[in-house]
Amino acid sequence: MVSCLQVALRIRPLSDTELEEGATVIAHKVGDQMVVLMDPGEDPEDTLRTHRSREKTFIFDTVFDQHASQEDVYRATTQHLVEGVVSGYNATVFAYGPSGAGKTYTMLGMDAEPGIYLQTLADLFRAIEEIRDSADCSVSMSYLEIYNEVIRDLLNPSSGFLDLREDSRGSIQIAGIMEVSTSNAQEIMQLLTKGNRQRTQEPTATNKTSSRSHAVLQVTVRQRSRGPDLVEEVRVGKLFMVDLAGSERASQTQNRGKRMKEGAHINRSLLALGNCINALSEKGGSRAQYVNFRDSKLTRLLKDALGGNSRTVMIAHISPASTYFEESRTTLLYAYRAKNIKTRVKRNLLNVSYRIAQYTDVISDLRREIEHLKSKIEKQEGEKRGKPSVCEAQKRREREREREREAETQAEGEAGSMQGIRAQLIGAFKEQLEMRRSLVELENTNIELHVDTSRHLLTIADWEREKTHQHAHRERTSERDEEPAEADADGDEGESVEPHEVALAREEVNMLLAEQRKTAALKAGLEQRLANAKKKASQLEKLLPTQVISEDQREVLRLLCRAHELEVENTELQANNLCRRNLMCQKDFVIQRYHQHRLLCEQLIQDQWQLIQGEAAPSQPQRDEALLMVGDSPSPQWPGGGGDSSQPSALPCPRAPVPGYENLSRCTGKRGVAKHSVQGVLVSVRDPGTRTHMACMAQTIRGAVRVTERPHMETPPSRKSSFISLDYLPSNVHKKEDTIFSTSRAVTHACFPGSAGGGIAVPESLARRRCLYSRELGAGSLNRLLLLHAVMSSSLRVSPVDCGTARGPSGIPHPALSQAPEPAALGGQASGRASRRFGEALKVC
Ligand SMILES: Nc1ncnc2c1ncn2[C@@H]1O[C@H](COP(=O)(O)OP(=O)(O)OP(=O)(O)O)[C@@H](O)[C@H]1O
Repeated sequence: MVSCLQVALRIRPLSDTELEEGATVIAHKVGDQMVVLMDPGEDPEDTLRTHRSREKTFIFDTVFDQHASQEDVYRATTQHLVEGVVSGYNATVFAYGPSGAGKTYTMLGMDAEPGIYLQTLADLFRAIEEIRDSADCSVSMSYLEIYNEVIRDLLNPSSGFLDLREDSRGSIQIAGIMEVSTSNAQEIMQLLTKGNRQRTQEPTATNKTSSRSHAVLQVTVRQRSRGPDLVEEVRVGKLFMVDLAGSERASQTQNRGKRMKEGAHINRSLLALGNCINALSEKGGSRAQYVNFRDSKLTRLLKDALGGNSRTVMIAHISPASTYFEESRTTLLYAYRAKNIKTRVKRNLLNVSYRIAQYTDVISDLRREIEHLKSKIEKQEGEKRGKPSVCEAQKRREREREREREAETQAEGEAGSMQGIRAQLIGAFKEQLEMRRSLVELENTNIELHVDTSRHLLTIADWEREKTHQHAHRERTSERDEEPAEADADGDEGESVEPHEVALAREEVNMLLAEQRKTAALKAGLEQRLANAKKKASQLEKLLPTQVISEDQREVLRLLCRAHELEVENTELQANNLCRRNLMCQKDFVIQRYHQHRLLCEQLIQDQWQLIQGEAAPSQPQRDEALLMVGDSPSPQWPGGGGDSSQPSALPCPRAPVPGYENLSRCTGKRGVAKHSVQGVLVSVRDPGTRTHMACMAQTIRGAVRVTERPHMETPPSRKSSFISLDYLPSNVHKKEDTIFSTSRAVTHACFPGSAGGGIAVPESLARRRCLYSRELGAGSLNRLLLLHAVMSSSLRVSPVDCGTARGPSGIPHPALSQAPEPAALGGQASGRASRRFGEALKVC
């Protein structure tokens, strides 16, 4: 079931201090859901309020003002969660706001006015009482604080710092926390008040008893149904109630020293919480974001509450005072953002009969194993003895009894050492188990570090793409406006400044890489220790058979070993499971990254086109259209074309349709006629099926191609001598390679006319590759694209050489190419820029 995060706002009454300071009320509740925050800096004379620029209106699910009682707040925000928790759903309520805004008051309250904690628990016990006949329920609770990124048990402060762990089902557990089972709300209130006294509280500039930590009260309800059949259902509902530390920014307080450090930690966790809220609120939008819960203990603990399986309520708190304007504004924005979060809630149901069946399987496996071992031992002993006679049997029994007596006396002496070995063995297994767990944690961290790195690389890739886009746009604009290109070419004038977040992302990537190296080193060390521990355990195991004195003890030890082995296997399975889940998450990222790269590459290809052509590249349909139009008349749309006779052109075209040339336009539409009739090139296209011929003009590349005599060619007799016909060979004709070569080179050359007096000589091989790869673009073949970029960039770089040494089919230097201006003069700067960009793109990739 998809559920939205419910966001309520509570405005507390003005405090005495605020009144003394002469603060005015600037936060007003309007109706049940709206709050208006006035700007205290506004001109009081401006009665018409024409400058209301900073007055803000926010809508929430519920808004409470100073008149709302504790019960009102509880009823509207939390009461509806109780039933769900009893039925096995998770729920979370958290109080958010700056220091002194009333969070603890709402959550814990006073003896006379108990807050949400107590009211919720009282309702929970009531609900459980109602279903007592049909189900067995138990309630347990724990209360902890997160202070400076360290977890402490508030009900058992002597337990030291606690660790967060993820269980096999992916839910977060706090190792070693004290769980109190009780069904008495009053008792709970006493525990909480006592626990709250253990909470780190200090006076700050804004609150005399400011809580400097995040306090989390976790209540777990386990319900076992008593159905008519033997299949038992266990529902486990968890309720988190969180009183967050003050959300004010360190810069907004006058806190220094220790308070500053605390502030940094609080800010870190609240920032992480804010990041999660941002990412989650954008989820399902146009771009699904990665949500990093690992940034702080708080977000790890609230992972389910925010992003997963929980109904969640956020109660934002503000002061109505004018002196709190900035804090209130940021709190309202934060809370407003959280409204978009959606969570998927599912019931936590365990089918006990299934679990029992699983355990039974394991137990019978173990029993089978024991039987097998026993029979093996008996068999071996039987074989050793052979078949004894009655007398021998008598003697043997006596010997055995004697041996047993000896063994017993020996046993007493050896019992100590035996116990020692056993203890060592158990210790070795435990050690192994711990190490395996740590390895799993490390692997988990490692994968998440990779995911984080991917996230930052995405930010960088985004920016690179944006930059490429901006470059292309600038070049187009400058070429259109015929501005001198120096500014762009030699410097990075106009180069977009890298945004702060991209610089941060680069820093983060470096940090994360260092962290990855550190984790890898730790892992290697741990693996080494694990190998040593395994060796030690196997040596101890070898010692055992010589030391054991009775079969029973041997069995017990074997069983113990087997149980530990099974536990180890179980841990390995959990680890694999965890890795698989993390990999799935990472794969999502990789896909996103490839998508980004593909966009970047496409952008680069387009950019290359524009650089090569010297103008905005027409899209494929436009290009085809342009090619077809060539047959009609020289098109002014085609760059370098003869629209304006005063413009020097590498490939001059007829200014007006040549008599007889009009026919070509009709030909172009016919079946089997190729679209290579580019402007300025006289191409004769012979379609083997129709024997239709088509021609267009190519004066400047005369000599570059073979002139073929076509007596039946429909070319105007008067201009015949200046026309060259090029055979276009359909794909099924493989001979006449000379003709293909010259045709394609000429066509290629003509296809890419430069903007000033000549074309960039694009090697035909490049043109062919480009066609090949652009066909594959649709398939998103990234590797090929990268290869293409490398090819294109290197081709552009070598083009001057190519140009000078380009030879026609006869080995004679290609006149058109050798006459064409040096690409360095035409497109050198452009290709230089292109190469730079390829460099950048490849760096990113
Ligand atoms: N709705 C309210 N009605 C009456 N008094 C309130 C209300 N909200 C808060 N107060 C009072 O305001 C003061 C500060 O409240 P509280 O300690 O709950 O703030 P907080 O947000 O938890 O601060 P911090 O983050 O510093 O712990 C307390 O004296 C409290 O009694």
